[in-house]
Order: sequence, then structure tokens, then C-alpha cells
Amino acid sequence: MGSLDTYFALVEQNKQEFVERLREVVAIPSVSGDASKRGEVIRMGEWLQAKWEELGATCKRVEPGKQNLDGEILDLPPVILGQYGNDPSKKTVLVYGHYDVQPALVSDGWESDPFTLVEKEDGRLVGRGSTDDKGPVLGWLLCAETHKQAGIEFPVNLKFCFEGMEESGSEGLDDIIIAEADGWFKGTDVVCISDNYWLGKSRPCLTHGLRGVSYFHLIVEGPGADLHSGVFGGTVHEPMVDLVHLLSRLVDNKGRIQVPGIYDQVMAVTDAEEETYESVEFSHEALVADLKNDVLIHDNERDTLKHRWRYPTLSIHGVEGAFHASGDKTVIPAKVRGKFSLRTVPNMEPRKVAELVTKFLDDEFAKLGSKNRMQVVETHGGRWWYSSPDHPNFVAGARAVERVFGVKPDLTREGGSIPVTLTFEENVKANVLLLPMGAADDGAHSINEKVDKRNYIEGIKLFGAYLHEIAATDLAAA
Ligand SMILES: NCC(=O)N[C@@H](Cc1c[nH]cn1)C(=O)O
Ligand SMILES: [Zn+2]
Ligand SMILES: [Zn+2]
Repeated sequence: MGSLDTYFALVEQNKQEFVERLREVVAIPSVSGDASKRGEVIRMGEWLQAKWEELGATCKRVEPGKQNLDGEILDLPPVILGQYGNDPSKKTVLVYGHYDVQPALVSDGWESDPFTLVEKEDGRLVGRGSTDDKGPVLGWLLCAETHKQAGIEFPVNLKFCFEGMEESGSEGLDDIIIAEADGWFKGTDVVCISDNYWLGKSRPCLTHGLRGVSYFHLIVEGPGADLHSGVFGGTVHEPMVDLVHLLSRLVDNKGRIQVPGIYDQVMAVTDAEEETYESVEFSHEALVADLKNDVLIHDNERDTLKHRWRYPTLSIHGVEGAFHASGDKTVIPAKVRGKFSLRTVPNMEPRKVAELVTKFLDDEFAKLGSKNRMQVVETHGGRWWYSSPDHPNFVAGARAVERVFGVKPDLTREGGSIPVTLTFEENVKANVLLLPMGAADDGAHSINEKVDKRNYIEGIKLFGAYLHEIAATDLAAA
């Protein structure tokens, strides 16, 4: 039996133990966006470092500094850098993941406590972070542990970079990557990130593109304090009325962005690209089932995918300062802050996007003739990423998928953003492969987040198979 088969057999044998390990990490509520949970985020980073060190890895804990979260000054969670193996005759693979999670409350609609992993009869492992991104981050550790347990030589040198702020803008991480590009990350041959999802539920994929994000706040303020609508309605310019008007001008209800010039920067669809949509496994039927209702704009799968992968979109997220509680408060809010973001694609320039959006809103606001004050602020952003799926890193990933699942992977792009991907590619100067573990219906960021036990266990096998394939691949053929 080959060493990889021995590895697969041991992963199978350890299945239930691996579920228990996931239970242990899900139980640490490492919510980076919640100041009261900062200690838990740090504890999660320390847990990871300790486990890797027990296994024999060398780790470095890097402190990204401080953060001002709603007026509270907090320590940013550590970035855990690691090196497992240092054999000059082996290739070096750098893996990235995040150990923080999105907020989760039972009152959001969870069927059970989000931080207590529940194994369902249908194979779902339900818990916050199970798929995003604790399952994959733990998967790399279990892959290394299982090799050791089986007495199989680890096929590569593994470097890792695990952060605790991904769900809150990866504050401080870019600077660390740039500073360590010729330090800790020196000698990296390829990078692998497991932090996205299959296109459907049955066929694995390799991902070679991400959209960027440009996030804006649109602030409208007028009177010095909230007002009584019976006394002042109809006699003052209401900030909320101005804001609602401006937000409504940004995008139409077919998803078409109304900001002039936005589509000018978008790369045209080529014949070669058209062909790539033919073979992917994606159906509206499954998508509608996940959505629970048919709210789709487009009437065919290809257009839906194009609008997820390769066209820009604009979403309106919320309004701070508006009355939102139950009951009927007759208030005129004095200051409101609308939040929206654009997902950006090749070849959109973030600076140009901000310029176009700001000019459009300035012009629209001027048309209102309002005496309120309006301001547009870009609060955070990340650039799009696109890479060729022909690189040997992807060839190794595809071979690993075939070995574990017996099928060729879909080649996908992702509608979401992982800005750090481009930071690694540009600074570490190595090809990046996105190798997801979870399925399309995992519900990352949503209620009842899950990873299917099959994806989790086969994903751990996939990570091992990928590392063995990398060891056997001629990367110089790039
Ligand atoms: N798993 C990737 C992911 O969900 N990324 C976030 C990144 C982000 C951007 N702005 C705030 N977070 C995404 O929304 O795409
Ligand atoms: Zn994630
Ligand atoms: Zn996430």
C-alpha cells in the first residue's frame, strides 16, 4: 500500500476523533468583531500555536498591534507563523487560514448553540466556524498529525500563517506579510488557501479568481439632535429622506449599477471564457433550494455565474442611526450613515471606483437642493485577484482531487473577497491555489453554519494528497 493510501486509511479510522477535535475549536467563541470576545480570539490563536508546537513545528507569534473598536483600545489577535519541516531537498508550501469567526447568537435563528458543535444524522456538523474557517485550519494540523501517527514522511516543508482578524478586515496582516516576505516566508514555492466553497454540493473545485471589495459609508447629517416628526416633519430637510434617495440611485432592482463609468473598466468576456461556463456543475434548482425562495434575477445559470464571478455588483448593507427597533417611534433622525459596497472585477481600479462613486453621489446630492451635509467615506477595500489555472500548483491540486474524489474539479472564480491572496502572490512571489473544503450550502456567515462530515474528512485527505502531489510535481514547468 502506498504512503498516501496508508494516510487515507488512518484518516478514515480517526474520523470520529476528528469530529471531536472540531468540537473543541468551535467551542472557543473567537468572534473578532466583538470586543468582549477578544480574549477568546487570542486564546484560539494560542491553542493553534500550542498544538503545532507539540507536533514539532517552530512558531513565531507576531503581534499586529492595537485596534480601536467602538472606542475601546484592544490588542489585535496574534498572527501565528509556523514552519513544519525544513529539508532543503523538499518543496515548501505556505498555507494561510483564519481562526476568527463571524458573530453568532441563538436569537439570530440558530437551531442550537452556535458554539456547541452538533453532529446531525444527515452528516452536517453544525457550528460557527465549522466551515469558515476552523474546519480547514484544523484540517492542516490533522493532516500533519496523521502523517506522524502513521509514520509517513511529511512530503513537503510546510509554512503557515494563521490570523485572527479575517472577518474584521485582516487589520495589520498586509504589513506582516510584506515584512516577512524575505524573512519567514522566504523559500516558499507555492501558496494554498482553503477559505472558500465548492460551487455545488457534490463536485470539488479549484478556485483561480476572487472579486475585490470597495466599502463605503454615506453620511447625511442636518439638525443638531433627533427631532419630533409631528413638529418638524415637512419643515426641515430630513437626513433619512436624503439618504434613502441617494441609496436608491446607486443600483437598480436588476442589479445594474447606476454609477456612470463603472462598467467602462470591466474586462470584456472572451470566447475562451464563455467556454469555461459549459462544464461547471451549477444549477439554479439547487441554488433556489439553498436560497429557500426563488429570488434570482437572471433566468439562466451562465448569467448568474457571470454576475457572481466577473461583473461588478453593488449591495446596500444597512443604515446606522436610523430608527430600527420594534414599535412606532415618530422620530426624525439627525444623522444617518448608509453602508454599501461594490464587488470589483478585472480591470477595475479601486481609486477610480472611489472617484466615480463619490462624484456620482455629490452630483445626486446637489440635485436635491438639501441644506443637510453629505459625505462619502471609503472605509475599507481589497483588490480583485485572477490567476491562470494552468500553473503546476493547480495541476497538483487537480490530481489530488481526482485521487480523493475520483472526479476532475470544477475550475471556479469566487464572488467574495480574500484580499490577502494578492498580498501573498505579489510579495511572497509564489503561485496561489484556492482549495476549498466546504460545499456551496454551508451557510458561512449565516445561521446554522455547517460543514458536511464528508467534506471535512475527505478535505483532510485532500490536503494530504495535494502536498504529496506538490512533492511529485515539477514546479519549474510553470
Ligand atoms: N471567506 C471569505 C470572505 O467571506 N471574505 C469576506 C471579506 C470581507 C470583505 N469585507 C469584509 N470582509 C467577504 O465579504 O468577501
Ligand atoms: Zn473565511
Ligand atoms: Zn468569513
